[in-house]
Amino acid sequence: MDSVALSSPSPSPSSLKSRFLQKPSQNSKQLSSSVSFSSSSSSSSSSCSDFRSPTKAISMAAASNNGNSQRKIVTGPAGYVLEDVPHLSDYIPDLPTYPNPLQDNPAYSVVKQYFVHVDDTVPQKVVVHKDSPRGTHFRRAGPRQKVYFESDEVYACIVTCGGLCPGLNTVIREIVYSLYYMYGVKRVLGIDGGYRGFYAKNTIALTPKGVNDIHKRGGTVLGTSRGGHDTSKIVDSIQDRGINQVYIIGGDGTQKGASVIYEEVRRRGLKVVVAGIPKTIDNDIPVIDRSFGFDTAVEEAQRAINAAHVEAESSENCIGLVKLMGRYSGFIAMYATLASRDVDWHGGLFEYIETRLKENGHMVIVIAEGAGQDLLAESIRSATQQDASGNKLLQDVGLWLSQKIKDHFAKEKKMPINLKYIDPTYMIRAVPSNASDNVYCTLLAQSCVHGAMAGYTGYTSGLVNGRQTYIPFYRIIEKQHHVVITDRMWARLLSSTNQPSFMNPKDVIEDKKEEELLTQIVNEDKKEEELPTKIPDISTEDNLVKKEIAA
Ligand SMILES: Nc1ncnc2c1ncn2[C@@H]1O[C@H](COP(=O)(O)OP(=O)(O)O)[C@@H](O)[C@H]1O
Ligand SMILES: O=P(O)(O)OC[C@H]1O[C@](O)(COP(=O)(O)O)[C@@H](O)[C@@H]1O
Ligand SMILES: [Mg+2]
Repeated sequence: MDSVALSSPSPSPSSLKSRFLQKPSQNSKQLSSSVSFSSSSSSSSSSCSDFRSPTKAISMAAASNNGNSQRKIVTGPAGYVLEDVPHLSDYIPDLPTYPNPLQDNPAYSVVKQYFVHVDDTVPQKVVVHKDSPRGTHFRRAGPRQKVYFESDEVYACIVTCGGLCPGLNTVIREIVYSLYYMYGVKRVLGIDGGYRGFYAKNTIALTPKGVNDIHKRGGTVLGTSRGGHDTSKIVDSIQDRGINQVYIIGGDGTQKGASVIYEEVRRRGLKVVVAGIPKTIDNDIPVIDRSFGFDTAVEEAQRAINAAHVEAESSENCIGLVKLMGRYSGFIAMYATLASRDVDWHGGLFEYIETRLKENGHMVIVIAEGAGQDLLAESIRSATQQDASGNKLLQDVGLWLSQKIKDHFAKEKKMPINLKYIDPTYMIRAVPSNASDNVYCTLLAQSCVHGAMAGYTGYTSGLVNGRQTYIPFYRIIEKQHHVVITDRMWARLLSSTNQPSFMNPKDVIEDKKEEELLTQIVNEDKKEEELPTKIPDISTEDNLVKKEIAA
């Protein structure tokens, strides 16, 4: 290892430079992925009142909870619903368009049907019944025939916010590369240290040469932060610098911030694209199949579980306890457990631990960091404390549980046990992304750039059922994705680790009720928004290309 850091001071102007000068770590070899994922798009279904209507219509309704933006809902036959993303031409009339420079690029011009068809959309739900409505769709990502920016007109910027996640540097690199080599854009600015960097920090010009090697390192060369989101100062800075494409990489909090920046940009009538790339090690962002870095995090977490297993097996009556990141969502714990299979418990009964120790002499327990927070009354931190972004600070459930288990067996059972507690928290998110995440980051970044050049805005670029899409911000920020302990994936985990469910029928009913309630709220919300306000055809860009095709 070439460096050990005990604490990370807040980035100074020189720290931005030093992050760029840093050499890739010895450990930054590309790892091949050993975990495969099934798609887990969120379950919210759409409601559509007219399954038979053959004509397309957009209904634009005020978003009820998140900002003032207009939602663009396009409906079609058989219950088809497109939750479209905004476009610059929605609020700036008569914008000129230009042929996509990719059509003259020798690498792309030979690719058959390289440009995405205007009507291509991706379904949110792929499992349907014979008579089901076609359901919600998102606009397919990719290059369009017409772009809304000339290459030398573009001044782009990139910012990373929130906690670290493997792959951040790859996404930064690939945005710079896509802009330079696909679209001939030469001016790309890196914002230092998250949102507040727009108005209180240094910036750095990003070039392909400068970012060439950064994907081999963990972290983000741009630095990151929590808090400091001052919308008007951020948009002032965007406006003053003449930036017209803003690429924002971050998690659920960041996407909320991006959404209000988009609203303000639109309110001011600026020709500025605001585009998000979802970053979350917790995998808590809804709609998308998975977030980049999650695969790497699961792989790293699996190493901790393996270590716990080795420790536990080597001593008598030994318990290996691993706490894994993931706030309230619990996905890393679930997938790492499934991947390693060395875990015997996930949820908590002393009787069960005792039985397993008597049968096997050892066991491994994995606990998600957000679990049991309500039980940790006697804690060092007050339960209401928040970080700078407003996220509730979580108490250390791993330490708490370790103590509880030790106390129980020592005091009540008089049974000597060994307990090895492993908390790999920051290790799993500080590593460089593995091979599979690197590929994913590249596709996400390229899709995001294609969308911005095509004039789309107010969107997050994301994978839905294995396809790259543009998802309106409001869908990304309306709720959090979390492990559902009454779904198939949880059942698979229970059978793979041979553990009891520890759920009583009441929990199942309440969990189901919660899911039903969520679906009901989403459906009611949508019904309200689908009240048609007449706009007869889809976006200006689509019309243009349609005319072109017809000609
Ligand atoms: N509701 C919100 N409105 C505007 N900005 C927000 C909101 N929530 C979070 N942010 C900003 O987004 C950034 C990252 O948020 P945070 O929750 O720390 O991480 P993440 O995006 O990874 O979830 C912070 O700068 C924070 O101030
Ligand atoms: O100590 P920090 O940097 O605030 O980060 C801790 C949190 O960051 C995460 O790794 C990611 O959270 P975000 O999505 O908010 O960035 C959480 O799993 C964890 O609770
Ligand atoms: Mg978050």
